[in-house]
Amino acid sequence: MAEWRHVQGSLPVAITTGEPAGIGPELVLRLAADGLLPSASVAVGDPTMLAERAAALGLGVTPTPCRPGEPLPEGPGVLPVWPVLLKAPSTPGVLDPTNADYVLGTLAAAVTACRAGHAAAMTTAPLHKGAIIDGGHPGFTGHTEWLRDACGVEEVVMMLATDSALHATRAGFDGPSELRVALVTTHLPLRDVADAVTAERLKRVARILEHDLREQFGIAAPRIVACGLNPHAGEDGHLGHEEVDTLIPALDALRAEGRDIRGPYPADTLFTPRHLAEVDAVLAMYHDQGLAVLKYAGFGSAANITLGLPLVRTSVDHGTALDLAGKGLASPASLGVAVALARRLADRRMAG
Ligand SMILES: NC(=O)c1ccc[n+]([C@@H]2O[C@H](COP(=O)([O-])OP(=O)(O)OC[C@H]3O[C@@H](n4cnc5c(N)ncnc54)[C@H](O)[C@@H]3O)[C@@H](O)[C@H]2O)c1
Ligand SMILES: N[C@H](C(=O)O)[C@H](O)COP(=O)(O)O
Repeated sequence: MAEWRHVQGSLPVAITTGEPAGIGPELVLRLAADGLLPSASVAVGDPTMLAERAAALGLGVTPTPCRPGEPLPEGPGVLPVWPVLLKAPSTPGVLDPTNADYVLGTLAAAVTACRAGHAAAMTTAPLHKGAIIDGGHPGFTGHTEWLRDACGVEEVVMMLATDSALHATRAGFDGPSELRVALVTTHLPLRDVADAVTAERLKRVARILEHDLREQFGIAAPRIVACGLNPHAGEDGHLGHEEVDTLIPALDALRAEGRDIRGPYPADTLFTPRHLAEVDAVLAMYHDQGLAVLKYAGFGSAANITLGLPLVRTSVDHGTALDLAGKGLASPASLGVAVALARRLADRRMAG
C-alpha cells in the first residue's frame, strides 16, 4: 500500500462536488454562501462551472482556484477550489457520461491530497453511478468500492448514521431517529446478495465496524446487533438456510473473539426502540434492509461514512436529485452534516 502522510494542523477538508448535472455543485455553493462550511474547506471541481452555478442561483460566492499544498485563499464570499476541469459543458438535470472521467478525477484529486498530507479528510457530494458506468467504467458501483480499490485495502464498510446518532455522547440509541447502520453488502443486485453474504465477509465487516466504532467514534465497548438475511431470520432453516449455514457460525466465531455482537435477529422487529436502546450499531445484510430504515429515520440530515480506509471519507445521505438540480430547492443539510463529521473525525485522527 502507498505511504500516507499525516500532518498536524488545520488541513482542509476536500469536498468533491460530484455529478455536475446533479445538485452537488449548488449544495457546496449554498453552504459556502450561508457561512456553514468549516473555515478550512476546499471544493474540488471545475471553477468556471461553479462560478456559473453561483451566478445562476444568485449566491454571493466566488469560487477561487488554488493548489493543494498552498495556503487557501481567504476573503468575503471566497470558496477555495482545487481545479479539475469538465470534459464537456454541463447543464443541471441533464446527464452527460462524457463527464464520468471528470467526476472520477475529482475523487482521485481528493485521495491524492489526503495521501500527500494536503487534506485532512474528504467529503463527497453525490455522483450518478449510471453516468459513470455509461462513461466507460462498467465495473463502477459507488464511491465506497472505488475508494477501497484506490486506497488498496481488501475491505471497507459503508455506515450511515443519523445526525443525532453522530452527536450522541452516551452508549445505545435514544429514540427512533438515533441510528447507525452498517452494511455487509453494498451495491449489487438483490439476486446476488445471498451468495455475497459469506462468513468471511461478515466477519471482516464486523471486525472493521467494531474497530472503527471504537477508534473513530470513541465507543469504548461497541455493541452490535446483526440482522438475519431471510424473513424471521430464516425460521430455524425453514425460510432459508443462510442463517444456519453462514450467519450463526460467523457470529459465534466473532463472539468467541470477545466481541459483543448479537443476532442474527429478524430484521423487521430489530429496528424497534427496545432493541436499539441496547446497541451502538445495526449490521444489515444488504443495502435496502438497512438504509430504508435509516433514511426513514433521518433522510436529509444523515451522513455516510466509509470505515476501514486509511483516510477519512464522509458523504451525503442522498443522490444527485436530477429533478431538483439547478433550481436551488435541494437541502444542503446532509452535506453540512457530512463535512462537519469529516472535520471532527479528521481532528480526532490527527490528535490521536
Ligand atoms: N453519495 C452518493 O454519491 C449517492 C447517494 C445516493 C444515491 N446516489 C446516486 O444518485 C442517483 C439518483 O439516486 P436516487 O434517485 O435513488 O436518489 P436521490 O437521493 O437522488 O433522490 C431521491 C428523492 O429524494 C429527493 N432528494 C434527494 N436529495 C435531496 C435534497 N438534498 N433535498 C431535497 N430533496 C432531495 C429527490 O428529489 C428525489 O425525490 C443514482 O445514480 C444513485 O446511485 C449517489
Ligand atoms: N448507498 C448510498 C446511499 O444509498 O446513500 C449511496 O448509494 C452512496 O454510496 P457511495 O458512497 O458508495 O457512492
